Amino acid sequence: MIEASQLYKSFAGVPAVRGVSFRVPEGGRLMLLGTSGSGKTTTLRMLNRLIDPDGGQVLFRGKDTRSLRPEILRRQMGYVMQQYGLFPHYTVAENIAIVPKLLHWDKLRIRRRSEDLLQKLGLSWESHAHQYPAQLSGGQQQRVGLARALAADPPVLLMDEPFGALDPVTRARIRQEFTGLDEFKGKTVVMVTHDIRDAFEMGDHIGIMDKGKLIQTGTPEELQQNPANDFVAAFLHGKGDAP
Ligand SMILES: Nc1ncnc2c1ncn2[C@@H]1O[C@H](COP(=O)(O)OP(=O)(O)OP(=O)(O)O)[C@@H](O)[C@H]1O
Repeated sequence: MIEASQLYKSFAGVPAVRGVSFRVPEGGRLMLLGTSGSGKTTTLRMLNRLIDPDGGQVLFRGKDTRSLRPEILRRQMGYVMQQYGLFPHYTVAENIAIVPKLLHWDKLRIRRRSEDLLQKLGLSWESHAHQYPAQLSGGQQQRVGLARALAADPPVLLMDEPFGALDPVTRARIRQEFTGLDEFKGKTVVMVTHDIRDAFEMGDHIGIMDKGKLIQTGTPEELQQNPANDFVAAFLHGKGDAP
């Protein structure tokens, strides 16, 4: 479904991503886990061409993404940003409607879909649809960000620290509710996190990144049982209370 091979990216001559390769099959969920500055977000943004790599390539359904128009690609890949990423001058309803409008859905269909997603994510159309992001709590903004990414039912979700700005209790609750949604099931997911609980609860595979490199990829069990090196072991152990 998504295949990254030998991705490289530098900023002002400083390498951020150094030879990252992975494959995520249809319905697979890869968690990119690592320390701050290890290149996770840069890697994620190369998948939907928010950043173009200096070297290497990304295949989406077997096609080189450079041959696909970025906007076409991004309609296939819902994107949940760090710090919610909502447009501040758009209402909740307008934020959720962005991609459906690009796809020329009619108003009634957009309204039904938005109402349904808001309700599933614990918000209501009546109370929240016409509010602006600044009028919402962090948890509510994050729920809107998740609804927006799911709105047009893209086959792929790219998620960048989707729960990162939340307190631990809210974080666990939203994560649980979100992963339980029918709309989430079956999606191909690549998610960036520094939180080992997110990774273990949401991923079928975990890739550990350090200093721009993908050090090891495997199932949570494989990583725990056979860490490739001390860094992986310390990372998993240090954050420690994974199942
Ligand atoms: N647009 C940019 N311009 C310059 N440097 C950048 C840019 N984006 C990222 N970097 C640098 O590239 C490196 C990797 O950043 P990246 O955001 O990919 O890491 P990360 O693992 O996602 O970190 P975090 O968990 O803190 O978000 C960092 O050193 C960062 O400062």
